[in-house]
Amino acid sequence: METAPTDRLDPHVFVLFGATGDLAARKLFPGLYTLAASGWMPEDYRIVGTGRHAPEHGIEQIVRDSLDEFGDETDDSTLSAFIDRTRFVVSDDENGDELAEAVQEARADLGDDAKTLVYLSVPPSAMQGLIGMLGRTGIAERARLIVEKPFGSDLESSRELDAALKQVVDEDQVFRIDHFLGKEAVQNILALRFANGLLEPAWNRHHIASVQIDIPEDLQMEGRASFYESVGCLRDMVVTHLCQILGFMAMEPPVHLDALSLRNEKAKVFQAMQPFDPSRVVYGQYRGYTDEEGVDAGSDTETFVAVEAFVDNERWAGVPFYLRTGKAMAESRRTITLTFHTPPGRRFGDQIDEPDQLVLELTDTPQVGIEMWAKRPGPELALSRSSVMMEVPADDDGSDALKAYERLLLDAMRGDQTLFTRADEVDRLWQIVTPVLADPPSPEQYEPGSWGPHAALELPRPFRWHLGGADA
Ligand SMILES: NC(=O)C1=CN([C@@H]2O[C@H](COP(=O)(O)OP(=O)(O)OC[C@H]3O[C@@H](n4cnc5c(N)ncnc54)[C@H](OP(=O)(O)O)[C@@H]3O)[C@@H](O)[C@H]2O)C=CC1
Ligand SMILES: O=C1O[C@H](COP(=O)(O)O)[C@@H](O)[C@H](O)[C@H]1O
Repeated sequence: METAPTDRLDPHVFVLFGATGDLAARKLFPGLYTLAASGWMPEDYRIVGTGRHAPEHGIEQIVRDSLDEFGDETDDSTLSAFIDRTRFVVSDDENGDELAEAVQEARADLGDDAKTLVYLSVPPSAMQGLIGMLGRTGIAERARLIVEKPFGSDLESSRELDAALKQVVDEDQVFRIDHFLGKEAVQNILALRFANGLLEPAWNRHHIASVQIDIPEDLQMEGRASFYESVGCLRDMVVTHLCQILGFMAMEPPVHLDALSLRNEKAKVFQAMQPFDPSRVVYGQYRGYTDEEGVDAGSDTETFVAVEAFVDNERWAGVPFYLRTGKAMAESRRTITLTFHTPPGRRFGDQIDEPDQLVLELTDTPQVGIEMWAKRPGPELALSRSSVMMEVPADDDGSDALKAYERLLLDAMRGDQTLFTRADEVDRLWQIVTPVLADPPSPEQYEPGSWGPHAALELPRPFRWHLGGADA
């Protein structure tokens, strides 16, 4: 990251829908504050929080609570300047006049160069109505719109949402956010693959037998159960974050690392992906999920998904991609494992009982590991399993890295869509999951703290999940 912002951004009015919600508290207020505190915000800005219900104790309390609970340390003068620039206005999809006035006032305060960045941090069901209101009131005019995931809840509703967006803005004003793309470790996939001569020659079906993208989470609902009930794990995580990571793993080298080239290559991967086969998808629900507040006793919402995917192109034909994610699992990890073919011949007899693996840990400081065979010291040519794990970059403490939402908020202010998803990608991903939405497997129960249902452990046979030890 550059150390000091040299090209200051134009003044910005942030219009934050869902300002009283969970995401705003966890990520958006802390993210905006960090950008302000580290000098990445424009010289001047205003934040207009909005929603159907004014916060009981005012927006200042929302901001303070958010930073206390989820932010880094704050500095009194920066915080009071941040709060002074923040206000709340009630609005809904029918009534946006007061909000439009507040945005106009803020823009007038900031001068002719002022830009408007609207963040729609609301459930999918609320999006379309609010977009219509933004169009009618003129707020959307020349504004950029950050749209939270999931984009719709199936192919039809995502197309409707896209049509509603296109009625009020152009594609270059739309920033569909998938915060995993803002993570350093996910962007590091591009660096590993395309900045090194070492890995890319082996990055194909001739050398790689299978790929796993495994994102177990140990957390449960944390007060989000009623939202989760309407979404489920496939929509919340698979069609979004896991598929986006698959896109980075599977894409051809882009000519440039800009929005057009990168998103073109990612879109081609999704075009080549086969629709998921419901018989190769496992749904799970952790025992106790139906006791969560806001969950129906008979709910069959999946809190776990494992799926086998194929990318039918020159590079990947026949290589299974196993995706797995779920709540209340044994650990929280973000691990990608590439399993290599075992060399032919039996020169080492039965000693080679596991293939070589390249393991990418998408931790805040990314790690790359190799598990392979080496000679066991001694008089025989016997093998022993060796592994090495390195942090990348090894000598960087990561202190000037931006967190995912900070990075993406900054990119949106700069108008850079590289790490945001495009309408055609989203459309294709909904096509890919449609067979599963039409014919969903019934969720098998699994114990909290486990690696998911038994059928999911079996899914990758003859391979095994890299995570999960003996269970896998
Ligand atoms: N929370 C998280 O960790 C993450 C969330 N997201 C996404 O962010 C978006 C917001 O999620 P989150 O903050 O968790 O949700 P919450 O339920 O906590 O908050 C939703 C917010 O939207 C407002 N809202 C506006 N219209 C509606 C409506 N019709 N129905 C319900 N709420 C409405 C609510 O305020 P009011 O009732 O006053 O209108 C509330 O502030 C979702 O799209 C989610 O997928 C993405 C990644 C992570
Ligand atoms: O978008 C979401 O992501 C989080 C996981 O993100 P992380 O950055 O905290 O790893 C997930 O827990 C949540 O259900 C989902 O909506």
